[in-house]
Amino acid sequence: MPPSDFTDTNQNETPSLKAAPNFLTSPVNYMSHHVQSLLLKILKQGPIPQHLGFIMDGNRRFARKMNYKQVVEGHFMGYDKLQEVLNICLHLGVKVVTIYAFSIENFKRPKEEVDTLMELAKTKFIELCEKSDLVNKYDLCVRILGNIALLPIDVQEAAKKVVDTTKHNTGSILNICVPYTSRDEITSSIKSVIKSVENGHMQIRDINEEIIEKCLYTYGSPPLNILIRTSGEIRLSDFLLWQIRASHYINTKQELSFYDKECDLRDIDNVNESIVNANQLDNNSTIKFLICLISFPNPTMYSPMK
Ligand SMILES: CC(C)=CCC/C(C)=C/CC/C(C)=C/COP(=O)(O)OP(=O)(O)O
Repeated sequence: MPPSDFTDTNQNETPSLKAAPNFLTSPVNYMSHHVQSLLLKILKQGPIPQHLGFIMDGNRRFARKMNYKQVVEGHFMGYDKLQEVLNICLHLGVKVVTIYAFSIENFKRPKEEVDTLMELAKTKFIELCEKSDLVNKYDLCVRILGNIALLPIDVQEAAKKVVDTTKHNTGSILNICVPYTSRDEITSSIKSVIKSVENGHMQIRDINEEIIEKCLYTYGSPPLNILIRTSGEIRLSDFLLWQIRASHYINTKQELSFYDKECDLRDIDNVNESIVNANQLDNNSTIKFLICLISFPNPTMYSPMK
């Protein structure tokens, strides 16, 4: 197994290697683990964002491009990649990671895909409760943000279980947004505020941005520093619209454009170029560099569409 600072939850295998043989069979992959370790050491010297948001996109396009039998396989690979990315973020000292796992709009997708995603969510919630290296290693507190009542009952129960099991953990926080949209979050916040007024706990004149923010699902997390979207799309897709006020927005495809030739032929010269750039890191480039880094060994988060 190639040496790496970032072993996945299963110590005995490298899921990314197994999952994407077409991309990761060459000696470049072996090198990539060395390079990744080196880059992480460099990154650790620089400013580390407190709160990162991820819009995980491009899973189905990736599955189609790879000619997988079913598009949902792209989602499975997406989850594997997510674990790797989380490992890297938490290792670097990022305090909160918020991921867009399922939009309320996603319920309009074909039933079979929705059912598979719900089953995946349930399985992963239970895994996070029971045998998660990620939770143990980083004393991770998992929060489920969104309109939980829209989830099937068994998924709601699994969500509640993972929240209850990890709620006293004081390390980092993982916010999993499922099923979520910003408009729904803001609507729910406004309803809570109105309820407080109706109950006589507050006057209309007391309502301000701070009060509305206190009723958002993300309350308690530090300001969002960076929102990252994979796959090349630049839309926000109704994610963290309130919270993004002062954030940087990163589109991984743009940041990784130097990989655009052929994903499976990422040559090491390009990586060297990145290391050189890392010598002149400022806040912003550290962050962009982080994105390049985390997308490096496994293509799922960076779905290589043209
Ligand atoms: C713990 C937990 C809840 C995990 C969630 C698992 C997971 C990988 C969710 C992502 C689902 C999703 C709608 C991705 C977007 O890609 P897309 O389907 O929109 O891809 P496309 O843009 O290529 O169509």
